[in-house]
Amino acid sequence: MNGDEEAVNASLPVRAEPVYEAELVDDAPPVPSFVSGRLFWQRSRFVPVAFKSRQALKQAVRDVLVGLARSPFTFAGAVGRGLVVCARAWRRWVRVHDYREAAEQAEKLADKFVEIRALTLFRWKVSGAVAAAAGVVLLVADLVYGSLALWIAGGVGAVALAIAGRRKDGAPGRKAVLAGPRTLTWTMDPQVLVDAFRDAKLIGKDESLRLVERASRVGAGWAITVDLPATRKAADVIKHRDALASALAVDEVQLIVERVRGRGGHAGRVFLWVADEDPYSGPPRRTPLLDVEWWDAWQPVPFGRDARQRRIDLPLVWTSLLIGAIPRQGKTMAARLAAAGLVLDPHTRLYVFDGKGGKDWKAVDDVAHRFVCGDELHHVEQVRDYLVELVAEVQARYARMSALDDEICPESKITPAISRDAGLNMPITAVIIDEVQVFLENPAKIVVGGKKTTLGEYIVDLLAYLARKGPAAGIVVVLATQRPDSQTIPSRLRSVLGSRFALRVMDWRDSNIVLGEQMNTRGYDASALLPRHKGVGILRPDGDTDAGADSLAMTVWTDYLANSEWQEICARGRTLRESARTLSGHAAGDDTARPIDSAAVVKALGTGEQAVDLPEPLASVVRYLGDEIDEREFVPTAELVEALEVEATAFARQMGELGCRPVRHYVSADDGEVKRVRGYLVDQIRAAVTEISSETGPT
Ligand SMILES: Nc1ncnc2c1ncn2[C@@H]1O[C@H](COP(=O)(O)OP(=O)(O)OP(=O)(O)O)[C@@H](O)[C@H]1O
Repeated sequence: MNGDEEAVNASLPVRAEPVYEAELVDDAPPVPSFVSGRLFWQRSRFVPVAFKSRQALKQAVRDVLVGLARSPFTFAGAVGRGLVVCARAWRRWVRVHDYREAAEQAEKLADKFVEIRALTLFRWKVSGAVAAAAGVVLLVADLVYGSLALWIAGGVGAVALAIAGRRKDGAPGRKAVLAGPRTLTWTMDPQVLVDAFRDAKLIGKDESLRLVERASRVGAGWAITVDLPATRKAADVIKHRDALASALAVDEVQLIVERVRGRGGHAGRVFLWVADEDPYSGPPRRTPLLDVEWWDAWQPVPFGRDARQRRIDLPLVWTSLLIGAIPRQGKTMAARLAAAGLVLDPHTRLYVFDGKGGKDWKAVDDVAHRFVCGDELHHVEQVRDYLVELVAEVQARYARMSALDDEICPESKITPAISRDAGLNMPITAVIIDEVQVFLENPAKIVVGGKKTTLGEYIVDLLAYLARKGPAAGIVVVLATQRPDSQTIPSRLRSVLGSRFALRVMDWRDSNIVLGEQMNTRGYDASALLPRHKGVGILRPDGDTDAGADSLAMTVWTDYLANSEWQEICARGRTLRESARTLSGHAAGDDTARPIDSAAVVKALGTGEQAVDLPEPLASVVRYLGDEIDEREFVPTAELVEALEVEATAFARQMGELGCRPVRHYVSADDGEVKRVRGYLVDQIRAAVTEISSETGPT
């Protein structure tokens, strides 16, 4: 994934050693005296931060000038507030508010009524007398000294009111610690950051941070790199990003926390970037694909930008992509961006299936080898037939690749040269399915290889095969769904989809379904994205690709591709295919599926291992555990009760009846503390599943 070079360079950490406690890292050798004088000046606690660098001074002068220009308005506002404050205070006083309230609380208001009334009358009289006296004094002063006296009195009164109405600490809320360029607080002392980390409980009271890189402007925000104390992990800062955002008094969308990896990085080094404002507001950006004649599908496809405006490209070959979101968040847009790169490569073959049946994908009609648009039974059957065709194609490709000599095909994997060789007929082939749940949930009963199943289940098996075995043979699977739940996208399909992109979803469970188990506890929860952030999602690139090597996940705002632009790209894709003579299938007017050896396909899928109908709540537990059923040793009861939303006692009884008895087990909590909690041994859950399966057999 290629970032914007300039931004990347600006964010690279500087040398790390030696590092001094709570000071800027500076590993320069002994310096001449005039330089060390400057260093002393910069480090001295007695010199205001604004005088420590030219940049700071310039900013401070700019802030003072802005403050002066605004002062008449600030003063008028303060006088207005002062008037309100004084009027309220006088009203409370004249009505004997405090006494009245105390009497009310003691339920003695009736007893004290006469007394309160007398006091109120007295205070009204005092008020009247003071007002009259003030009036007389002003009149006399006017007569003796002229209107100047009135001006002076008015001025003093206004200043007094402005003081009463000034904004007091805390009234406008906490101020951002690393704030935008117009405030003076940006010239912060490193101690402010240390305090924020302490407040967020990311470091202890006696621990400190080491600043590897001084705070500097990067894009529209402030960047800083810090080293945590040796006992702390950068991953925990990412996990508790919202606590740090609160301590820094900024919205969490404005705070980007990344680990610094590779050379110059380590598990305790954190890069922070605080945006001046919501980085996902403003007009969307058009995709650079509109400016290119064609695209090489082997290159990562331009997908969007991160908060720091760095380009994020998405590798598609040798991986697959799952996109999940609630409706209207930009799923189709994301899928179309991925597709656009492939459309613009004339040596790519496209299978496009749209379960929504609208206009979104209509334009691809002109380039797709197979195209199905709709959610009727015959559409679903067509999708099944084309997927069966592809599974057979994958098998045939493996057979053909093993027959190729080592020079052309060194490791039973497709190469750019193989994919573009018309004679070998193994182009990169993308299966793009929007609203995939329409096909995966189809309940029509069918028999495959002598076993009863549903059309939806069969399509799951076909897609799981393609996502598992297809990438090395040049198959790219892109699935988009508005129902990212474990029933719709079963774990056997999910677990083989390499890259994930989650736009806003309903809750953390759905987010984990798209991004992977436990991703919310690692600080990546797509349910926390804002509804107004259309096209913004969390991208978890395939760990096997370059893009996934450095970061686990990142927030990306996808590029924008209007319908007319999408049509333009598809039209260009057709022209490119016509000149390369690669137009085929549907786009060339041929929709007939190739004859397939369905027995070989069934064998490849291994449909003999069909799932059995497990009784509840075991079925839900197995669904919840997903692939973790093979990885985890123990699952706490509390976790299951919360995730499955069941009643604890009934759940324990039903699990007991199915042969799963709770035990006490040691687990380490998020804060590292080891606790003994009740729960189930996953071994026992697996044993119960095996036993029930052997009793009932596949359905
Ligand atoms: N990157 C983006 N920047 C700005 N707006 C976007 C972006 N992506 C999508 N949108 C807007 O979000 C809205 C929904 O987009 P889209 O149709 O792709 O969503 P969807 O999730 O596929 O919706 P549905 O579930 O109805 O199919 C559209 O109005 C689109 O203009």
